[in-house]
Amino acid sequence: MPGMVNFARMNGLGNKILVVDMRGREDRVTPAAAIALAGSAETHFDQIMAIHDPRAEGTDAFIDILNNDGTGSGACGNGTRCVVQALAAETGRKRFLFQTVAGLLQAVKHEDGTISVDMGAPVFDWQRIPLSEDFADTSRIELQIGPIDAPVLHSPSVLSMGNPHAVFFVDRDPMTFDLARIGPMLEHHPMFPQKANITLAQVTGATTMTTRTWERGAGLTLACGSAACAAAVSGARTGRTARKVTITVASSPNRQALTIDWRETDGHVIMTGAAEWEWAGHLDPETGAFTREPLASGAAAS
Ligand SMILES: N[C@@H](CCC[C@H](N)C(=O)O)C(=O)O
Repeated sequence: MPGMVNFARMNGLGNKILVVDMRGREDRVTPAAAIALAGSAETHFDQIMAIHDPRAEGTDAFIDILNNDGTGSGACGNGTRCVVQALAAETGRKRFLFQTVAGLLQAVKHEDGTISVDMGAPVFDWQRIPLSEDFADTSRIELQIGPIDAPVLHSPSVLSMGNPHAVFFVDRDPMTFDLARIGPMLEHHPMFPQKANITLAQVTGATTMTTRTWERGAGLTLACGSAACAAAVSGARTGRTARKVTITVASSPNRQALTIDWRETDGHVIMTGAAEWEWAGHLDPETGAFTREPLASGAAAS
C-alpha cells in the first residue's frame, strides 16, 4: 500500500525508538525499510514499534517490533513505554492493552508521568527460551567465555521475557567490560538458536543493581527494558536480591533507573520508568524514505 505514515522519534532511558503509526493499513514496516532507517544518522534506532489496528478483542493495538537489523522481536520494554507515551498524548487515556507476537501487555501511565508495563511472567523452560541444550535448572547454566581457568564471564541465568536473555552477574561496573567485543560472540553462541540479549549485572545491594546490555539484533544500546526485567528476575531467582529492585542502567544518559517488581501474587514482572518524545516525521514503510517535521516553537519532550 503506497503512502507515508506518521512516526515519532522517542527514547526510553536512551534506548532509541521509532514509534510508527500503521493503523488503518494492511501492510507492515518492511525489514528493508527498517535497515534503511537504521542506516541514516537522523533516524538510527534500536527498535521500531509499529502500532497496528487491534487483532484480538479487548486490545487497543497490535505492536509489531523490529530491531535495527530488520529482525522481529516479541518484547521491548522501553519501546512499549514510548508507545504508551505517544497514545496517552493522542487520546488522553492512561491505560492500554497491547498484543505482540509474544502475548498481551498491560500498561498504565501514572500521574507523575512515569509508565508501568506488565511484561508478563518470565519463562525458564530451556526449550521455550530457547536453548540448544537440555538444562533442568536455567538459573545458572554452563557457559563461559575467556580462559577455561579464568573466564571473563560465566554461568549466566537464562530466561525469556517474550525474547531470550542471558544475564551474567559481574563483580564490577559493567561499563568496565569490553561488551562491544564480547556481546556479539555471546549473542550468536550456539547455545542460543534464536540468539540472545546479553546483559552484565552488578548487584550493588539487596534492592539495587547496575546493568548494561548487548541487544540481539541491535547491538550495543544505551538501555534495554526487557533486559532490566531479566536481570531483576535472575537476581531474585538466584537469591542475590529482593523481588523488587531499582536497576540503574549504566549506559543510559545520566545513569537513569527503572523499577522492576517481580510480583509475588501472579509472577508477572512490572517495569516502571520514563519515556521521552524527541521529534516527529513521516516515513514510507516500504522503503524507509522519511521527512522530518520542523520542531514547533516551544515544543518540549513530554
Ligand atoms: N530494547 C528492548 C529490547 C529489544 C528486543 C531485543 N533486541 C530482541 O530482539 O530480543 C527493551 O527495552 O526491552
